[in-house]
Amino acid sequence: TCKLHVCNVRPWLLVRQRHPLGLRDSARSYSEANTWSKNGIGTHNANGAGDFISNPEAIGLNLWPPVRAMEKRTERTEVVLLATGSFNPVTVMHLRLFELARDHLHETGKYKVVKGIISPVGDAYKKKGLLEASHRLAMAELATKNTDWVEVDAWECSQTEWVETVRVMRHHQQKLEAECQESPEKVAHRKGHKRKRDRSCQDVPDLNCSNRKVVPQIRLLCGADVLESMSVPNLWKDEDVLEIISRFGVVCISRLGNDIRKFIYESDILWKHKNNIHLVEEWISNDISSTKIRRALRRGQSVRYLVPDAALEYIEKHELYNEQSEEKNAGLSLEPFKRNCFSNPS
Ligand SMILES: Nc1ncnc2c1ncn2[C@@H]1O[C@H](COP(=O)(O)OP(=O)(O)OP(=O)(O)O)[C@@H](O)[C@H]1O
Ligand SMILES: O=C(O)c1ccc[n+]([C@@H]2O[C@H](COP(=O)([O-])O)[C@@H](O)[C@H]2O)c1
Repeated sequence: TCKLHVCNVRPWLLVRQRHPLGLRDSARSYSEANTWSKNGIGTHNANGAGDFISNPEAIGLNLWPPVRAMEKRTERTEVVLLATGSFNPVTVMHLRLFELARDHLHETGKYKVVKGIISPVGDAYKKKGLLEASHRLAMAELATKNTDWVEVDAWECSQTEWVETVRVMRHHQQKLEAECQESPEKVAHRKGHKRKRDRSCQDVPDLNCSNRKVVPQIRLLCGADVLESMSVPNLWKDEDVLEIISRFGVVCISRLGNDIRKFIYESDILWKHKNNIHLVEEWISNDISSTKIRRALRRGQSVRYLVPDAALEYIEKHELYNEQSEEKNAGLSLEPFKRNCFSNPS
């Protein structure tokens, strides 16, 4: 692999040039002869190992343009997966969601997942048994310390009021846009270019050095239960659901007990935008939920291997999750219900 990488030979080229001595020789024919010349691929190869196509152009193998075309065609849309939720506490299944979604998107050949974000909901969500955000955040951070692409973001849970998911998505999309809009000076510095000046010593935009980086797209990563919850009256606003699905898109992981295909069929909004919903089947079905973890902890049962070790140590150290903590917010309405019923009292 290393050899192929170093000599920049693309596997599809190798397949086209397969010859009796095998792929390694095809690769070597390019690296040693370093030629796609009119003389033919590998004809400079002293041991003759590469003399398998004498004149590629004669058989219509005009090599460089197809290489470029292939590179263009394989340019993939960069995606950032955003998972919102209580994470009360974070479980190994929450981490699995990211792996499953990334595999799925990569298999389409159209997307490249560049980052995953866990965004725990704020305390103002008022869900029964919801522990303080500081604890949920700390556990999620400990749980992600062994991954190099999933991170935890505190913006949502540090807001004093509950924030609708669509606003969390907008926030992260804007943040990505800002990150990609580096100043020309910064871009030039990064590329080692000197600043271009005109005669009056004004900065001139350098088109080769501009800030034209394509901004990655935020997608909502969720389990089937969250997508289904979008049709619960007064829980989500229709316009928010529409924006989440049509503007951003969703990657939805199957969950035992949720028939997501039927649900999409039954919802006019979801059906209309079904092309923006990636359904991912988890074949190694896994029915872990935070509710079950909390129940086991209350009962003094082990949750090892269901919760990442570092998060479990934190739970034990701080003696989290007991009968008392489960009664937090008991009797209170979930903030989205309160907000939507107030603005839409019918
Ligand atoms: N076993 C699972 N399969 C698929 N998705 C899951 C699973 N567990 C959690 N998720 C998803 O992870 C996200 C965050 O979930 P959340 O923090 O609400 O955990 P949860 O296990 O669903 O919690 P609870 O049991 O308290 O409802 C949601 O999108 C949820 O659908
Ligand atoms: O944006 C909304 O209207 C909306 C309505 C209900 C729930 N949500 C979000 O969905 C997530 C549900 O988490 P949970 O733990 O209640 O399954 C959580 O992040 C909420 O903020 C979002």
